[in-house]
Amino acid sequence: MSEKEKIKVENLKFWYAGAKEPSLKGITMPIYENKVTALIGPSGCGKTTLLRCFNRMHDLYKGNRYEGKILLDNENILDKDYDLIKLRTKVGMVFQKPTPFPMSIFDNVAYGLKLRGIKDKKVLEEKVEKALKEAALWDEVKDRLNESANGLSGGQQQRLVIARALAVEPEVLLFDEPTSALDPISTAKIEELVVKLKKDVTIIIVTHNMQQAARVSDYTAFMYLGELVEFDKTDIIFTSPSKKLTEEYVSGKFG
Ligand SMILES: Nc1ncnc2c1ncn2[C@@H]1O[C@H](COP(=O)(O)OP(=O)(O)OP(=O)(O)O)[C@@H](O)[C@H]1O
Repeated sequence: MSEKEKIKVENLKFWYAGAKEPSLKGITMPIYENKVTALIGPSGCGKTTLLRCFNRMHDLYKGNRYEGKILLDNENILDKDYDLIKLRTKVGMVFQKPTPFPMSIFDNVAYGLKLRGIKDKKVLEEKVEKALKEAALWDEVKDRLNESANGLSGGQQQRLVIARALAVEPEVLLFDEPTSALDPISTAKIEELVVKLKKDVTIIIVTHNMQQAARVSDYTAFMYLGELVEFDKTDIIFTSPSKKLTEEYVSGKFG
């Protein structure tokens, strides 16, 4: 495979605070640059746990513990010295339920920019417009930027959250089941967006929906009980996987 590895996961283990058994039991896999990688597997297999390692979200809770390495641009983000502000700038995240802040559409997108010290009104306006365009929301909101984000539909709110993440120009975007709370039309728009965004960012997406994984991803990692069973190009995982367990899962024999 000739793609560039944006991230290398090396023998990653992860324990939730107080747990004897690790929830991730030694994961090794690449994440290729400007590709979409889907994490699939039955409930409880560790998809979300793995996704949250990529921005060290687990650090928010005391006692959680990692072992192994996650190399992002060849630097181990699990190193105690790795700058978390730098990490959160490079790696953005979009959650299952849209999480707009209780403020205007404009301010939602400008939020991270202001936090990073950008004050110039014109610069903010330009960057907000660019992010909303990238998130395919601009045309729907350009005349109501000062209205509350709570007035948007669920699908629009999810695209707003994506615009907010894009505004600070991340290199990696993590999506945790981004369409599970959305109707089919909004889902299709988000899927289209994910595919389009990979030209600028590297994307990792957790999904329960296997058709979605097949539609949007270039690579798929199938996980089971905290282990990575198989990682390959998505069409191989779905048509001719090398492990029987993968074949059984993607053909719906268990789940
Ligand atoms: N906050 C937590 N504290 C302790 N254990 C947890 C916590 N969150 C998840 N786990 C455990 O870690 C394992 C992996 O869970 P995780 O949520 O990552 O799975 P998942 O594949 O994302 O599942 P789902 O598809 O249901 O969201 C499970 O055994 C789960 O019980």
